[in-house]
Amino acid sequence: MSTDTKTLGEPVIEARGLTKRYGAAVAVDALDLTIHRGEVFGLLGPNGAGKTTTILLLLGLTEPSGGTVKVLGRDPLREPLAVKRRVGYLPDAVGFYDTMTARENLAYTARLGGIREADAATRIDEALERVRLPHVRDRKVQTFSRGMRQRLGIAELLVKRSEIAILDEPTSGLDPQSTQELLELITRLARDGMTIVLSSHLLGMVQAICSRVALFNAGKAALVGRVDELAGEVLGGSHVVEFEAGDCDGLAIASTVEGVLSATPTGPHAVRVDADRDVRADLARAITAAGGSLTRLSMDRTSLDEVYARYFEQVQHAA
Ligand SMILES: Nc1ncnc2c1ncn2[C@@H]1O[C@H](COP(=O)(O)OP(=O)(O)OP(=O)(O)O)[C@@H](O)[C@H]1O
Repeated sequence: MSTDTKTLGEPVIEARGLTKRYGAAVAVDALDLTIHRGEVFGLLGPNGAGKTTTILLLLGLTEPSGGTVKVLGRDPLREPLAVKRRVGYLPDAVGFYDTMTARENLAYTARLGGIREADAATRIDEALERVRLPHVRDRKVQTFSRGMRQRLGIAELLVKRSEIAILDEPTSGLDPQSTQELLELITRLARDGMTIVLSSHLLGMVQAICSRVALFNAGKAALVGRVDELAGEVLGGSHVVEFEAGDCDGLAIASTVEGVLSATPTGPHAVRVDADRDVRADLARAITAAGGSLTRLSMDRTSLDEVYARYFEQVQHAA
């Protein structure tokens, strides 16, 4: 895949030939994956593709059957404490002590993490402020909604100052507003330098916040890269441009522009163009040079939904 790795931060997660077998079944199959500091990285794929098992391997919660994994340069199975101290995990249902308050739960996390009490108090207040739960800091967690629990889970990562956050289906069961709030929070964490790895089936959400994704199929990361790169690989062209132009043969002009893979009429003066780059400026120039009058020019972002659906169609046809 052609992501320019020079623009990415240092590698913080490196899996090489990582394999997990359950009896004869292979859950993760010789996985090679590198995730860099500051990325929001999405793990996608159908049920049973190996995402959760990969997460468990990254966290040292299950033993690999083969291969290696390094998280922040360490082996999570051999050095679990060193890794846990710097890596936070948010499962789809975060476990808290229900009869303890939000603040008590976070204080407990802080104690486990060896954070001094005076520092902990400040960090807890800041974290609760950040996830917008300061008003319920002294309420028992059993009274919290699912969205509030997820936000408290994020507060826990902030208290621990996790360098990497691994989130398994973080928005499952959340209403649209809570989902939006959580996504904004995750985006802000990434902006502040936290590396985020998340698994999700919500492709629109993944596309909105992830810098790169891995599309899992049968235990392998079948495709890895930015969504536009995956689109290039799976759909042929990664950019879809639509334009309307009068006083010229838009279809013929579009076909002369470098990077245009196909041009299809979609109306009397409207043309849809599939291209392997953003051809809008060149298209506009070519139309104007031919004496045409451009009345509309827009680019659709390729949807991850489309890439995902087409990829698995191709896999099925090949089988
Ligand atoms: N503890 C286990 N014992 C036996 N098989 C397991 C175990 N855990 C996972 N598997 C199998 O490993 C494969 C990968 O499962 P995994 O949970 O990693 O997939 P996933 O991509 O996370 O799926 P989902 O989207 O449903 O969460 C599946 O075939 C699953 O049945």
